Amino acid sequence: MNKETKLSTTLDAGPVGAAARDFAAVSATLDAADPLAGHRELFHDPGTAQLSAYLDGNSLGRPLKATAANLPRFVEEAWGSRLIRGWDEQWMDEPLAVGDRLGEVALGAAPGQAFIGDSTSVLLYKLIRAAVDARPGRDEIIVDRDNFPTDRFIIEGIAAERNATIRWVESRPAGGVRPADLAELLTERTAVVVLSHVAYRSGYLADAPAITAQVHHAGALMLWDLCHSVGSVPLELDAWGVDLAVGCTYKYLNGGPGSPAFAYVNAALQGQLQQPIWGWMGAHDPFGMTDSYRPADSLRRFITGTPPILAMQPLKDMVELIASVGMDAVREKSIKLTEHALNLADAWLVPLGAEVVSPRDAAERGSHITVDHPRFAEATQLLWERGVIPDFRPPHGLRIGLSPLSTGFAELEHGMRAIRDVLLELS
Ligand SMILES: Cc1ncc(COP(=O)(O)O)c(C=O)c1O
Ligand SMILES: Nc1c(O)cccc1C(=O)C[C@H](N)C(=O)O
Repeated sequence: MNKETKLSTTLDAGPVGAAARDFAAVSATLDAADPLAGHRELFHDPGTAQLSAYLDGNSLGRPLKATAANLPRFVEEAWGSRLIRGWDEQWMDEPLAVGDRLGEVALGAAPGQAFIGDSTSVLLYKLIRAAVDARPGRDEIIVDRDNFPTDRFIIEGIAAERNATIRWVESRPAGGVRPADLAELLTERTAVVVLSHVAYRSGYLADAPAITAQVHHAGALMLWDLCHSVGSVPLELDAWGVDLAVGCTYKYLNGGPGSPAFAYVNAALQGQLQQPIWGWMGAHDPFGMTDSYRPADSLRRFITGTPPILAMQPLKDMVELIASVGMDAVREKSIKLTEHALNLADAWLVPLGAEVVSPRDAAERGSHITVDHPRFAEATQLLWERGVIPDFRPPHGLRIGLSPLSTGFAELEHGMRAIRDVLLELS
């Protein structure tokens, strides 16, 4: 009997085997009761030989079948037939029109405040620099040490450029930033606070309305990174009084690798902010070929060069799918998926020495959970070879991302069982 067979025989006979049978029934019940289960069929399926559990929709979402059909159509019709006329007919307005639709469906934003732009990193640069410059006399930027590297690096660069000081929110064991963490750091010197709404590592969901109000009370501006929340957690940017936000579209908006990010600039602020990368497409009269730069009066001033029209097509399909379902239903399923993942982790991974480092309270959790174990770097490689795809974040974190419209409960269970089996093989 080889090592693997011996392990599964032992597991099937023992208490873990009984739990596995119970979980199979639970997963089947959850799938049967899931009102969104049918939507999984709408995504391209590469077959089980390639993929048996996709647990990384929070890094790169799966393509919709509609996108596989619509992209070639775009090449033939919009691009291939209309050619340069496309700019006048549609594309000049496309970044703003798609932003408006995204705002309505997923951001809680009235028209004229969201647009599709550059990468997340570049949009963070533009908006954080603009925010620092809009608060003269205030020379501090607050960000947390657990924020995604690009957010921290962009802020380091801006601080060096503008002679500003970074005030760091220190890490908590379970991640995330609470209002109490900001109380001492916010002063009359704070220009802007930059936080992720859902933390990329722990999945902690911050209290955006409370923190935004707290930051405003100190006279500073608030920028939320929405990369891990847009399309998985309902957002109400207008109602929360958010100043600025940036988010990527390749995770829960299924825009494809490197699809452009979006930004939100509250209407009340637009006239006061000047972004630092001056290009012709953000100018007052792009086709006037003027001598010098004057920013557009509207949101368009935050655009720099030719908008990535081709790359923003796929996300439109996902925004429409979300519109047909509603963000509340998406969130409801997301919570059920993360709860199932936590139960499976407690039953199968914690007894093997793993530790759950994501919030237990659904109200404080986004759409992924993270489990730590010293062998997870090696385990990830083996899992990927078997078509089970979570991702690994150093030093020891296995992230289990649950994209509500494309992930099923039995699929999740299959993936968690594979994680357990690989850990057992490695031990
Ligand atoms: C919170 C957060 N911010 C930013 C990024 C990425 O920025 P960019 O799209 O520029 O690579 C990611 C993921 O890649 C992220 O998780
Ligand atoms: N943006 C990514 C990429 O270009 C390559 C691989 C992964 C990514 C990611 O999205 C990483 C992700 N934002 C994270 O939370 O770790």
